[in-house]
Amino acid sequence: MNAIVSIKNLHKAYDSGFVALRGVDLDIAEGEILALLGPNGAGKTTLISTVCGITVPTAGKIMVGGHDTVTDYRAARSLIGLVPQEINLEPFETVENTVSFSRGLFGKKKDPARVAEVLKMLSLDDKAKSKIKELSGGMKRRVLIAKALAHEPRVLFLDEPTAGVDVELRKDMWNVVADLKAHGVTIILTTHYIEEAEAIADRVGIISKGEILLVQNKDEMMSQMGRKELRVDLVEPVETIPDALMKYDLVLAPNGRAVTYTYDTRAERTGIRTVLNDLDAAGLRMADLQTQQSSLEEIFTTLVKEQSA
Ligand SMILES: Nc1ncnc2c1ncn2[C@@H]1O[C@H](COP(=O)(O)OP(=O)(O)OP(=O)(O)O)[C@@H](O)[C@H]1O
Repeated sequence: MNAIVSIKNLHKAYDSGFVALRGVDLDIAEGEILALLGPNGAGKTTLISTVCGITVPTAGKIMVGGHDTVTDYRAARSLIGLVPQEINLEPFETVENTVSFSRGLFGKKKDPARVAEVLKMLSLDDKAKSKIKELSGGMKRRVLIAKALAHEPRVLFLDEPTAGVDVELRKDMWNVVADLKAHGVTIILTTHYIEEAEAIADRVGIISKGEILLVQNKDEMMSQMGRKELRVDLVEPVETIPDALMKYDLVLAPNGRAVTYTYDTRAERTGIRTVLNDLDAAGLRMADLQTQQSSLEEIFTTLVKEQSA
């Protein structure tokens, strides 16, 4: 992998003694969208803050574009754009100046053409002269992204970009992220909305209690880790599941017209054949069959539960 960010054995203990990261290893490929998924307090923000040099690691090493984030901080940081969770904009400033000012913070020369390009990328070009206070919440979030992109970073960290926003705005933000990827930006976003990771990520990392439990291509994760459901529609409804079928933990539909069998796609034997044979032997005639892949949500819940057990 051509890693633009490489994190090795990262530990973080806060002054309180609380250990927020416990040996995180993570490589982020140039051009990908990686979603870090984890429950509250998992360590997502700590991980981002450490990569961005806001939090000092207790142990471990982080390289960004070949620069060490501790010993070569300025070079590493200049390659990173960070979009924080909270909106912290100057209400009376114009959009254009806000973005231009951020560029200056990184010691970059004024470049109105670059600022205009970033605003266009985020569909803010017609708001360039507007004051921040005149913008909607969704537009302000876009300005935060524009600010983070002003100094031409190669990697963009988005910390919970859609926390507390409505469904429409969330989808809008997903489109923005897809557009940024198309412009060659590497994106790492944290979220605890599983459907967000499912919708936009190339890879998903699951983090819990300061540890990365799994990082994998999203589609592979869903097909390999998942459970599947087999739904059998019955010709005649039944009131209860026959005793002979109890061992399969079948779920009967409320109208008695279908039973559902859940199986592990990773198991050596799925049990499908014997379930179907036994349904037949019990006199349940099948009208139709369908299978359905379980969601990332179920995979996530299972992994986090296994870790706590
Ligand atoms: N400055 C600090 N001092 C002590 N503990 C801290 C500090 N900052 C964070 N923590 C603790 O570290 C743990 C990880 O916090 P972090 O903010 O990284 O989690 P998160 O995964 O981003 O959570 P959320 O989804 O709620 O934003 C939490 O238990 C938190 O209380």
